[in-house]
Amino acid sequence: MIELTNVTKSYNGKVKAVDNLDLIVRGGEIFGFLGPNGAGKTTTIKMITGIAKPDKGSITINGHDISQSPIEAKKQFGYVPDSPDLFLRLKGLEYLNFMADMYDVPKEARKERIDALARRFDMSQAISDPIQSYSHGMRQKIVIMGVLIHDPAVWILDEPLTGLDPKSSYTLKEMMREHADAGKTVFFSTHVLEVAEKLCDRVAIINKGEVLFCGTFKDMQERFQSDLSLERLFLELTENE
Ligand SMILES: Nc1ncnc2c1ncn2[C@@H]1O[C@H](COP(=O)(O)OP(=O)(O)OP(=O)(O)O)[C@@H](O)[C@H]1O
Repeated sequence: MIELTNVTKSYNGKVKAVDNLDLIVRGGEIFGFLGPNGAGKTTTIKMITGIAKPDKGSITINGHDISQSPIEAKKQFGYVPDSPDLFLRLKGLEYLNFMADMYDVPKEARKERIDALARRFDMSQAISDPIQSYSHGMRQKIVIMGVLIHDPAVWILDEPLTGLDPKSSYTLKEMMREHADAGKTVFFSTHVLEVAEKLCDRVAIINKGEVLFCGTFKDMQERFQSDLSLERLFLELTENE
């Protein structure tokens, strides 16, 4: 579970990127975080993961406060950032072992996990090559594999499907569903509204740092008394601001 209470963040004391945000993401759900460019999604994700500090408010992950107990909070989640260009000089396997070392994954479990993840993402051959030689999609996959290697309870994914081919995208969506169905938490941001409509149990729509709507797609249609698609409702909500 991820809980944000009254979270506010400005840059340079001017732009309010996130304004008094309250959000609860529960175990057992896939939660989509939607909003136009510059809405405040990445800033929110950076605060949840402890990369950026809120000016105000509190954030807990499975009950651990990211400011007060950062190590305990960070053990709870795996984070896929929006850019996969990390550790380019390492080979895929070296990166996976590095991530497994960081999270104290025992030797036996790590081998099994690496084999299973490499098979699922079609990366069994590529993990012997340097990440530098990978395509954007392959870099995205190795970052996802590195994050999943410690089997975190909470997944936080910033635009995770960008650059993935249809098979890998299908695999990741399937894994997100399995993770949520096991009672764990999946929080991800996306611009692809069709994906959100099909995949998410609940969504939040954010614009100019404020949540405009939070709930199921059905709640949204009821609230706006409309049978419009998520895409049309999203455009109406964010354009009327
Ligand atoms: N490091 C920064 N310094 C100054 N302003 C920033 C910084 N990062 C973000 N902002 C501003 O904060 C606001 C929110 O940006 P953020 O990156 O969180 O949006 P986003 O919803 O993730 O956008 P996108 O969908 O385009 O990735 C924007 O007005 C942006 O210009």
